[in-house]
Amino acid sequence: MQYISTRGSAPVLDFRGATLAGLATDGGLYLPAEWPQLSPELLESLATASYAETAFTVMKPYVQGSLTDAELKSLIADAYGDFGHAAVTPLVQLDHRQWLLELFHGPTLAFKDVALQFLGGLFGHFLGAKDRLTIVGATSGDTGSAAIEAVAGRPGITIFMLHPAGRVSDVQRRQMTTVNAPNVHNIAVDGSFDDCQKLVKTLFNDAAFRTEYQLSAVNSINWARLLAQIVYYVHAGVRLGAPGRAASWSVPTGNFGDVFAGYCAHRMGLPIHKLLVATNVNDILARALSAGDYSVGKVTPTATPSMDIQISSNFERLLFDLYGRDGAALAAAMQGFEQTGTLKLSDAQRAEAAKIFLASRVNEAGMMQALAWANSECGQLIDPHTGVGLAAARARAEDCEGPIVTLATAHPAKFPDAVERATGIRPGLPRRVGHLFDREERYEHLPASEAALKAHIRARA
Ligand SMILES: Cc1ncc(COP(=O)(O)O)c(C=O)c1O
Ligand SMILES: N[C@@H](CCOP(=O)(O)O)C(=O)O
Repeated sequence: MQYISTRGSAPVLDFRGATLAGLATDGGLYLPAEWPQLSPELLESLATASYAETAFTVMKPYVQGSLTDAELKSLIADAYGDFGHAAVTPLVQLDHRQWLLELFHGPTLAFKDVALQFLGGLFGHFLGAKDRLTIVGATSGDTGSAAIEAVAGRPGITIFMLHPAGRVSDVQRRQMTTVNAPNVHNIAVDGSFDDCQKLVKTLFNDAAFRTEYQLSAVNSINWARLLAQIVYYVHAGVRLGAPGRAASWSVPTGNFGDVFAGYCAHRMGLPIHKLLVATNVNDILARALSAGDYSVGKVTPTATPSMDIQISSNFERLLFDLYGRDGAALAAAMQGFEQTGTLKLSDAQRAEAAKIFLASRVNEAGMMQALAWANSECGQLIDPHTGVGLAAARARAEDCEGPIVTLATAHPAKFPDAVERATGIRPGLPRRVGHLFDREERYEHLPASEAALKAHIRARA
């Protein structure tokens, strides 16, 4: 399989190259040159498959030329062998139409583990004994801990993880900052998640710095992250009746990675009726898909901090298709967006996206009502991000066909204050997370400055 950049001028790479590169050298994101197809017969054959078997079937065509079957199977077994639920990503039925897909049974209690447990293994596999990699990542709370968990102590890798100071939950911050491994460096940045993400991209776009430090990415700009996330759509979709029946999916969205993985599953032939893009009040994606207005506003802090994002990096991957896979045209559009903070979708592009995407903006009251409903009517405690997805799923049920699956992206105990406000119940952390609040924290504070970040990395990498 070959991987091409959304901006058309970076070298075409194989899976290994795309994984280690993270961001393309022209500033674009890597995508497979074509979509491998899941035929109805192949989907039927997955009806009784384990999660690992589905993962192998979905991933195999994407890694060809870079991993043998035995290597892929072993990486999958290592990634998912230690999840807290035997089904890895279990489905839970809420009522006659609404379902939850629980993605938070990994080590850091968020859906990010599904991809990052796999990506950590890939880095270990692809790095030679003498290679070294400097991972620079940005997190609004969950990617950071999942990435740190996946690479802490791995030889040849140093990780620098940037989070917006004071804008992640205490549990999220402690899951990152109490990891005591010499290759882990946490940085609290004065600014928003968007500032952190922009800093990361700036470093990648400095060719000399990128080469000198062998930069790589754990954010969902890295294609391998999305590849691992396609698997749970296919695995759950088959359990809900594919290929004979299409489901709809409500996805709480920030960086557009999780829902883009659903789009990939759709492009591969999984029957999907609608992908519902559920945002909080930071609603650039809802505005873009509903009104064609992709324009950056000010970030408002909410009780769903992981989705307090304005510039959604993976939206560029969808734009690539909406621009007819014309990398030069998209590069020009993205340059304009970077300068003005605004990009308008044409009516034709909006209509094309609307064939599969719906969008819904959920405010704090709507999210809290969804948490209360899930608890009182279904006996389920859900986290606020999942609450945004569920609120959207219930509000737009009439626009969706088939079962509606909300992706449950985090364990409620990561956000105990909001859950308690909505339900009166304070969820406790599962025992396997350990005594987070007894451990010492280690992190440094930096301004949102490229020079300060580079100096910080130079002194430690
Ligand atoms: C708990 C949770 N839900 C939803 C999201 C949004 O996912 P994405 O950025 O892939 O759209 C995030 C962050 O990515 C998250 O941490
Ligand atoms: N919500 C995310 C933001 C980063 O998203 P990613 O999917 O690009 O890693 C987080 O929890 O950090």
